[in-house]
Formats: sequence, C-alpha cells, structure tokens
Amino acid sequence: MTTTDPTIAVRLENVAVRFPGHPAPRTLLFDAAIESGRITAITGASGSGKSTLLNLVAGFETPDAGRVSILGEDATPIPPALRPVSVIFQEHNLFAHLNVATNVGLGISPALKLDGEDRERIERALRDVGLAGFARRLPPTLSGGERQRVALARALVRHRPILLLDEPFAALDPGLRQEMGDLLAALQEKEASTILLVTHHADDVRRLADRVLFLDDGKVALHEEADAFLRRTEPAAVARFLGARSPAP
Ligand SMILES: Nc1ncnc2c1ncn2[C@@H]1O[C@H](COP(=O)(O)OP(=O)(O)OP(=O)(O)O)[C@@H](O)[C@H]1O
Repeated sequence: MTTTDPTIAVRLENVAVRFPGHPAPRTLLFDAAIESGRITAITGASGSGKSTLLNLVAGFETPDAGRVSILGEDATPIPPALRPVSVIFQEHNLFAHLNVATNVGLGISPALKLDGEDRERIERALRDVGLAGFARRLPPTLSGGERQRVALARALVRHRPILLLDEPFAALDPGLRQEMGDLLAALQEKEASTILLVTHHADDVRRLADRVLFLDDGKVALHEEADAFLRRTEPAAVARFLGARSPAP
C-alpha cells in the first residue's frame, strides 16, 4: 500500500503520541507530508510538540498509532542509527574527551574504523564549516558556535539525505546565529538536502525557511510556503509568533 512520491521526504500519517503527563494525559496528533530538498521550519509555542515531531522522525519517539514514512519507506522497524537522517540538537552533540576530528569521524563510523579517504572527508567537512586547523582541539576549548559547527561537520560526513535540527542556534549569540544560519543555507544549496529545523525564532523562518509547519497544541495548525506564512496576521497564535521578533538594537 506504500505510494512513493519522490517529492515527499517525510510523511506522518495520523501519528498519535500519548504522554501520561500531569495533571492530565496528553495526546499529540500529527498529519503532514514534508517536501524533499527544502528547508521546513517547524515552529509554534513552547509545548506545542515541535521536539516530539522531530523525535518521531529521528526514531527517538515511537508512535502509539499511525505511521511515519521516510523516503517512501515505513520507518517503524528502522532504529534511529539506521534511518537516513542526521540529528543536531541545541547542545551536547559532542564527546568532550574526544578531539574535533574524532567527533566528526563518529559520523562516518561509530567504531572509528577510519581509512585515509575517511580522514580526507573529515578534513574537507571541517574546512566547509570554517574549522580548518581545529582537528586536534577538544570540545571544551571551543566556543559554542565552534562546537555547533563541529556538530554540523559530523552531520555532513554522514551524507544522510535528511538533516534534523532541534534549536541548533539556541545557545548562540545573535552574530553567531546569523553565521550558522548562513552556513546552513549554503550547505543546503550545495547538497540539496531536506532540512527540518525546529525553531521558535521568527527570524530563523525569515532567513532560512522555504516552508513552515506551524504547530498548535500538539497538532499541525498550518503547513505552507514561508512567504505566505510571514504575511499572516491571523490566527492569533501566528500573529503573536511573528510579532515576537526581537527589536533592532
Ligand atoms: N517524555 C514525555 N513525557 C511526558 N510528556 C511529554 C514528554 N515529552 C513531551 N511531553 C509533553 O508533550 C508536549 C510537547 O512537548 P515538546 O517538547 O514536543 O514541545 P516543544 O514544542 O518542542 O516545546 P519547547 O519549545 O518548549 O521545547 C508538552 O506538553 C510536553 O510536556
């Protein structure tokens, strides 16, 4: 019954997730088809379900009902490590005791069985994210922005068609957010990857997104082109989100 549409990278079909929760249980319900080769921003208020949706695609969360398909294939039996995705979180992406090159190498081989070609790939990825010469540094000696760039390099060497980012710029100051955003946009253009970017910043949507998936109370409230979304004055939840732009310094 699988219909494979190459323009769709990820499909969530009536996916329900039930959390026991306090004071009452909560059910999140997602239904969406996410296009390939584009940047989709997943946004909405705190608690609306953004991370849960991303975790369903990554495989860290399991649906209680419905189905997640990735690149036309039912993802249910596929463990996180074997899914065609790379994930970058807000923080804690790196092993502190392993140097930068080794952290990137883990993206190629978790057992760190690396040959000469792999080492070249690592060097190239570090150059691409502006970290040539950082190979032997340890993560605690890097700035927050540099650490996130290492995480991006590790995602790059994996060559997975889908990149999942959960607030990857949240710990960065505005200058670095801009820099990381530019880097991400350039990489997307070069690799034509599908990117799902969880963010609660309207500026990230303005700068980076082609499409927007707006969540409200555990459901997909809107799924549309970023231009149309950015012109919205309603519903109130979207107006609030777009109005929450940080004031110019
Ligand atoms: N493991 C869990 N157990 C119980 N409830 C959970 C669990 N994970 C998420 N939830 C609940 O599900 C809802 C959605 O959470 P989620 O983290 O996906 O939201 P979010 O939009 O990413 O929020 P934020 O912007 O604050 O990170 C919240 O009400 C949250 O409390």
